[in-house]
Amino acid sequence: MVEEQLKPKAVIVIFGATGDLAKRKLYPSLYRMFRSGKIEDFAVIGAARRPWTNESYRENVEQSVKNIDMRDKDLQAFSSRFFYQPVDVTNSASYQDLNSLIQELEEDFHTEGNRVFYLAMAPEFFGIIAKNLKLHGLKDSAGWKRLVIEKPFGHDLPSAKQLNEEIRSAFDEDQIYRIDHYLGKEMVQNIEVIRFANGLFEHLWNNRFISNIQITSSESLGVEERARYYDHSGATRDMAQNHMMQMVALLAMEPPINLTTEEVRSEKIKVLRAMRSVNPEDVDAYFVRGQYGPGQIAGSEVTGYREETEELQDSDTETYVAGKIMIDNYRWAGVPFYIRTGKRLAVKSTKIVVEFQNIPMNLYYENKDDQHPNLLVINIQPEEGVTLYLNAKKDKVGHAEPIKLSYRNNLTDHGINTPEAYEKLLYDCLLGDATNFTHWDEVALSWSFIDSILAGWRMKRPAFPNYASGTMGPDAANKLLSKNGHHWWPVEE
Ligand SMILES: NC(=O)C1=CN([C@@H]2O[C@H](COP(=O)(O)OP(=O)(O)OC[C@H]3O[C@@H](n4cnc5c(N)ncnc54)[C@H](OP(=O)(O)O)[C@@H]3O)[C@@H](O)[C@H]2O)C=CC1
Ligand SMILES: O=C1O[C@H](COP(=O)(O)O)[C@@H](O)[C@H](O)[C@H]1O
Repeated sequence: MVEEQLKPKAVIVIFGATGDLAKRKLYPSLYRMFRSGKIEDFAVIGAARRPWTNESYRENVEQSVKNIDMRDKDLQAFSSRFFYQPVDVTNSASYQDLNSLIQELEEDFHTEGNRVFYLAMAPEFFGIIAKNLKLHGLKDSAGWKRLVIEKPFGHDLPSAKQLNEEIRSAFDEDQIYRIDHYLGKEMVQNIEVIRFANGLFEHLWNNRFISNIQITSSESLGVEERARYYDHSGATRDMAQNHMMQMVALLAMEPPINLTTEEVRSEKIKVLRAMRSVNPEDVDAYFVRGQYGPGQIAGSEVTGYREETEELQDSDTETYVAGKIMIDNYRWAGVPFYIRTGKRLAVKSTKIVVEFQNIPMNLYYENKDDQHPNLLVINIQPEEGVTLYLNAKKDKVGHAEPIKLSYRNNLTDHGINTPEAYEKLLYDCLLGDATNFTHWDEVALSWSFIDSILAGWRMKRPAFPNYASGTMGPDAANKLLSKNGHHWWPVEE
């Protein structure tokens, strides 16, 4: 049973209702919330240009949730709350029609004037929609108003600033929910809990005991249908500026004084401020970029990035990035945070490996180099869980070997359904909890850090492609670690 105060009421307007994100993520998330009783008094308005009707829209919504275990009765009760409104967001007449429909539904569904505007559209429309929502009075009713914004939030710091100013001219910061879907992942949310709910780790969580921290988010897929977007973005903007930076911040932040949005964000912001800015001339000492060539994934031949479509044939866009991030503060001085992410890599896996320093002398390994450091591995996906690597007695006294203590958080083990990232974030937004959304200051600091890397890379044309599909990236990424006496821990297991 969900408690009454945890059942938010709202009209949810989805701009971009006919698009991929709405279909793949938003409708299934809403359905699961509905099924679990988290939302009861709600209506959804789908807005886009296509001349759909309520009926055709509902069919599409039903189709998009068909893989979720369902009862027909529920499905109809769910889809009957969906209404379609043809809208061209660049045409101001659209907003008046939309407002009339919202007001009508507010009466019928008792949503108390609460409204979520979800912008599941290309970023060039974010500013214009926000402006028109204000101009045409869609923010004026009683009840709360929230604006959910998809990524990418800008292309660099200046464009992000401009976008932010446009949005802020219509919405207050506390009404803006900038989505970073990694912040909705169960094990990303668990980083904080593992750190701050266990005396075991927090005392060791600093440069006296940790040697380095590695964050890998590898994908085996290529760019698929998103080549046009991706080629203007690249791995650094697409993954590092947002998801990877957020994970670094969660791993490195100080314990907040409480779990409110303001306190958690404020600690993350301090980490982002302490990240050592990379001088563009020195970029090669800190960051490595790559682009995939042809290769094999799961036994099948796949093409290189430049052969994916005709428009990519001369592309210098990076599909891989690895970097060493130094956090110049009291806790972390001297400890590299290594990040890497890329497409068409050997496996789909997101993992964090915390490598502890070795003890100065180990009696149980004949060869010092065989000594296995203690590792804390946070498995974010596809497995969810935590593994701690310890050394324990081998067959005979005087010998040790690494053993694993594993905790698996996966749904199958518990017979429960871990909500998907989008479901959690959408629910948080409906409840008014912005903790797992990014504040403008975080976005700005991340861009400022990333812009210097990109500026360094612009000075020199890359020799692409430089890694074969199905590998774990260019060799230079291994050298980035080996020059510090480190190596990437495998993410395949
Ligand atoms: N798809 C994904 O997996 C992810 C997407 N995102 C982000 O989500 C956003 C949406 O992406 P995605 O769903 O893939 O994009 P799509 O191209 O699939 O959808 C775009 C939507 O915008 C609508 N649209 C375009 N122009 C107008 C207009 N002038 N007025 C009204 N509606 C318009 C389209 O509908 P119509 O043609 O009917 O007007 C369509 O519904 C982007 O910001 C993207 O970066 C982020 C992470 C992952
Ligand atoms: O934001 C993005 O994330 C996905 C990877 O997300 P995951 O949850 O599957 O790890 C990535 O494929 C996409 O390019 C990027 O825009």
